[in-house]
Amino acid sequence: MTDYIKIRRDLHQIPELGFQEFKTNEYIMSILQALPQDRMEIKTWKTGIFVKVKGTNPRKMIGYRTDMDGLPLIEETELPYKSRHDGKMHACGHDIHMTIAIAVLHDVVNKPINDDVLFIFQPAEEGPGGAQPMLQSEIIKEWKPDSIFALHIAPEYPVGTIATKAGLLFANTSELFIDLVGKGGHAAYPHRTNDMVIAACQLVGQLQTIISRNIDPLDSAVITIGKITGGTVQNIIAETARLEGTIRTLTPESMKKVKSRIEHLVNGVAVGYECDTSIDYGANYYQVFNDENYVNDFMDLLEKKTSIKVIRCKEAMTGEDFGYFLKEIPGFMFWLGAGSKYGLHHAKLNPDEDCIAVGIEAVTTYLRNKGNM
Ligand SMILES: CC(=O)N[C@@H](CCC[C@H](N)C(=O)O)C(=O)O
Repeated sequence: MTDYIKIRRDLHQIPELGFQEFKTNEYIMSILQALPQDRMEIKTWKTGIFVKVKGTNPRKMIGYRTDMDGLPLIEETELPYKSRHDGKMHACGHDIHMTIAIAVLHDVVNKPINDDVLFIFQPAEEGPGGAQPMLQSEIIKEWKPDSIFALHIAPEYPVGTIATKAGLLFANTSELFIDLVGKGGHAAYPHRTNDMVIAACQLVGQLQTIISRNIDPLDSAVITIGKITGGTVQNIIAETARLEGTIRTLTPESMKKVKSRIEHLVNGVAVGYECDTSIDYGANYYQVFNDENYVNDFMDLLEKKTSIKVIRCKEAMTGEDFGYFLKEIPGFMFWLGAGSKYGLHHAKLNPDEDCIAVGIEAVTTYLRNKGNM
C-alpha cells in the first residue's frame, strides 16, 4: 500500500461535518509538521488550513483548493476502512481530494517550482459553506492567489479520465427549508384542525410546477425536496410539517425567479390552509464558472504531456462553493474520473483509489508547467 492510499483510508475513517473537521485538521497538520519546514508557511483558519509553499523565483501565486468535510450519512460499504464516525461518511470524495492535495504539496515542497503555491484546505463545502468566509479572511487578503484551481471526483467517469469545460461547470444552488404550522388534533375530527401533512403534500406538488411552468424550457432548473417531516403518530393530525430540499439553476437570475415563485406558492398555502409558514434558504452557492483561457490551457497541457483522457463535458446541476473563489480569482475546476457503481452522496460510494495517482499527475503536471514559466 502506498503512503497516499494509507492517507486516504485514514481520512476516510474520520469523516466530520462542516466546521467540525477537528480530527481531520489535526491529521493534516501532523503530516505537514513532518515535512521540511523551510519552504512552508502554515496558517490555520477555523478548521481549515492555508499552506504557502514558497517558490524559487516567484512572479505569481497559484492557488489549489481541496474541501475537507463529510456528509451526515450512514456508510453502507463493507470496506475494512469504512467510517468510524457513526452517521457520517466521506460520500462526496473529499477524503480523495485531501489526499491528492497532500501528495501534491509534498511533491512541491521537495521539488519546488518557480512560483509560490497556496494550498487551501477548506472546511464545510457540503454546508454551511466555507469558501465565502475564507475569502473574507485576513489570510486570503494577504495571500490572494493570482489564479486558482480544484478538482472533484466523478464516479460516472472511468479512472484515467478528467472532464471539464469552459464557462459554466456547476450550477447556482440554494438550500431550502420550509416550515408549516397549523393546528393538530384527533385523527377522527379533521374539521377541527389544519392538517399540515395535507398542506405539505400539496406544496411539494405545486413546487414542481415552477420548473415546468415558470422556467424557460430552454433554460433548466431543479427543485428537489429530499426530506419531509411532520406529525407525531398515525392517529393524530399533524400540527407541523417541514420540507427540506435544494434548488439548482444555470444562472443567478433564474435562482431569483425560482425563489420568488416559491415565496408566492408558500404564501398561497398559508392563505389556503390558514397556517403559518416560513422559508429559510440556508447555504447558497454561486455557480462554478471556468475561465476559458485557464481551462483550455489545462486541457491542452494534459493532452500533450500525459496519457490522461480529457473529456469535454456538459455542465452539471451539482453545486460547489469553489464557485465563490472563481468569482474573485480566475481559474477552473475539473471532474476526476473515479469509476464507482454508486454516485456521489450514495451510502455505497466506493471510488477506485487508482484515481488518486491520476489526480496527482494532473495537478502536478499543471503546476510544474504553469509555475515554471
Ligand atoms: C459536488 C456536490 O455534490 N456538492 C453539493 C453541494 C451542496 C450544496 C448545498 N448543501 C445544497 O444542498 O444546496 C451538492 O449537493 O451539489
